[in-house]
Amino acid sequence: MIQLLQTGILNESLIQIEWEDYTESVAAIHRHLEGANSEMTGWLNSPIENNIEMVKSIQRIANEIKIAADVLVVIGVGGSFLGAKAIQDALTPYFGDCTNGIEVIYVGQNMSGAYIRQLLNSLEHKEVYVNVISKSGKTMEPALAFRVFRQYMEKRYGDEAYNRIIVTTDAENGLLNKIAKKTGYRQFVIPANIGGRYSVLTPVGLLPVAVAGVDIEKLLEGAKKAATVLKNENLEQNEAYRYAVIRQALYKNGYKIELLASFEPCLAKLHEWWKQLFGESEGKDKKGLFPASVSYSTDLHAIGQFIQDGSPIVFETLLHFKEILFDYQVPFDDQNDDHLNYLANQSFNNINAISKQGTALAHADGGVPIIQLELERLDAYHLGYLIYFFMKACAMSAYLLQVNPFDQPGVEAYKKKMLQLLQIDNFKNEYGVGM
Ligand SMILES: O=P(O)(O)OC[C@H]1O[C@](O)(CO)[C@@H](O)[C@@H]1O
Repeated sequence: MIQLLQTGILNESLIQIEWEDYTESVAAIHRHLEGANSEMTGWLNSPIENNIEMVKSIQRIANEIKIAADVLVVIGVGGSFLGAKAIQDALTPYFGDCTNGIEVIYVGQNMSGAYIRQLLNSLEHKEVYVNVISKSGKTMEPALAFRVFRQYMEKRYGDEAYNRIIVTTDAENGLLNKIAKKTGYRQFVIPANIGGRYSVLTPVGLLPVAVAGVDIEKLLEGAKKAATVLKNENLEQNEAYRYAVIRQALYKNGYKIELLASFEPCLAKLHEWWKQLFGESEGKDKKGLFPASVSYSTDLHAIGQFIQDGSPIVFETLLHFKEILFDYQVPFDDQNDDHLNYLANQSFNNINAISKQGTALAHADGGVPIIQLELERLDAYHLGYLIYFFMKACAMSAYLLQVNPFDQPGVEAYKKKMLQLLQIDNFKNEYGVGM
């Protein structure tokens, strides 16, 4: 389970959080979120609902892919990409093959011709399956990538291609749904009441990570635990709501940037998922914290100077997992000409944890408000818990800011301009502005 170290921020003297001022609004928002009329909140209870059939069919297809293919190419962007990649990176080895899974590669998150070209080249001697993921079915980046990969699969596998392409999309709407129905591709459903950035614990995230070798039952078990524990309107007892309130209090006190910082490089993509979650949910009506991230200790030697000593607009959320599966000990060296024998036989993970404490103390001294989130272990269970924790905190935080956590009107502006430049007005009129 997550532990929000300290009740508020590490350096409490920096701001006074008036918890009682938030008690009622938090409870009211909680009741709205959990109420029957709340929209786009299918993710709230889905971990509790135990959708055993869905999990089994994901595992069945994942096993088929692991046997028949060397690589799964996943096509998707934003919420249809970041969560899966975040979980995969966090829970599979840095180097070498994962014993329980196969290679999972992502495409359709950019429009780089070089990326597509090189990816196709790399597939030459590998057996391939494709999982195309798009809720709307009309986002330009994945739609273009799917056009390429559909043709590639048909050319390479002929009639068998239709069996090697799995579609994850809305059950009723969208072009991708239409194509899947027409062609007979096997299909997983993204529930209509779950938006992209809240969809990682649906087939959107679960199929790719199951193929990569992640234990999705454990992931969902962690999320279920969070869904149960965090179903509490009492601000004193709900860590997700406490985190949301601290963020809002800091925002009101002029801290406009939240830096999520962690100490394992494999968590870098989790930062990206978190940025979309909070950025798309809160950045509206000229309001909202700007979500940014750093990977320590790497970034302490780069942007660390600014954090310690630059404009006082940043607060830091330190994310720490106490136990990491693998570790290594600093070797003793007879020569000791590098003068490091004082660290001999110490574990790297322990030194890393001490660097986290040092960072917290130094940045706190520098006047940077510090929130600390701590979890027992970096594994599927705790990651599932953390993901749910962030989604629940995000919904609460956005409502405290009085914006809708579940829409993203601003994203459409870029799409409209691009369409004008690409001069595809006819298409736009026919299918809407999503493309
Ligand atoms: O799954 P889709 O519909 O392709 O959307 C992908 C992403 O694109 C966005 O709509 C932003 O363009 C995100 O909100 C969403 O997660």
